[in-house]
Amino acid sequence: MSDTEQQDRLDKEKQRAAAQALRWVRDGMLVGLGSGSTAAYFIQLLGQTLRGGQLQIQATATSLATEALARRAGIPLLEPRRGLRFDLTVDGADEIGPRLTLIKGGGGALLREKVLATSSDYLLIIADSSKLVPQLGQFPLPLEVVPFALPWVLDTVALLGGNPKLRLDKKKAPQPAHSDQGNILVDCHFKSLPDPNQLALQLQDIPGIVEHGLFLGLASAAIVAEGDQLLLLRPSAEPADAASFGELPKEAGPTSL
Ligand SMILES: O=C[C@H](O)[C@H](O)[C@H](O)COP(=O)(O)O
Repeated sequence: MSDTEQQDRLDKEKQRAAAQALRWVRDGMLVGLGSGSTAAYFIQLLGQTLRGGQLQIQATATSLATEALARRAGIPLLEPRRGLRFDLTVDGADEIGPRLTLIKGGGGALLREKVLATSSDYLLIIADSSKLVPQLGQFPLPLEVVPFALPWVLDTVALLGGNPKLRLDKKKAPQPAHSDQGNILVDCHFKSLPDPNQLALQLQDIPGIVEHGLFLGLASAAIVAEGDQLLLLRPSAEPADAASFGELPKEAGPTSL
């Protein structure tokens, strides 16, 4: 299979996972909108559904790019405010490991994504089949770092074996890439992460790291498209056929606000 054919196949899988996620959205929900190409398919489909008048929701975006996309799609947006909780957040992932441990932040949106993930009653991950891995760590782990602290963060992460590299701005290379908050993005090449919980604790202890891309114990479920098959993954269950799991489980129903 050529690279283009492979890319087309993965794009179709992203679209199928995104379309399935639409079935989780209920009228009146407050929805967190993830970032990245898979979340973008979901946002476009959600916009179409809202325009069709089938349901009404309000949403908050996890990045400036997602905010712009949501506006174009006609999705009503809420600014952050105290007391705001989301019934559902739908987001992509860079790696999905055992028990729905995740690496996120390949697009640099890890901080806002984690804020919404932890402010949501239900985090639904949507992904193509390339994201499923037996162990996290092949994908470089993103960090968002306060610019002043950068040299010391790089030294400390190198001691942990992270082989940290500054992410470069795609449009202004060799300038470093900045997050939506104006912080620096660093990618850590651990290669494998046998104990993500331990690493998360170590990273949280380093002054200047605003956030890391390990999402542990946050995802409620993941829809992964693999060819024609849709898998529904839960933190403690074997993969199941997602076609029969379109309903939002009762235990994760909408919050009364
Ligand atoms: O910062 C970006 C996010 O964590 C994305 O959800 C992640 O990179 C997956 O993106 P994509 O759906 O484009 O593979």
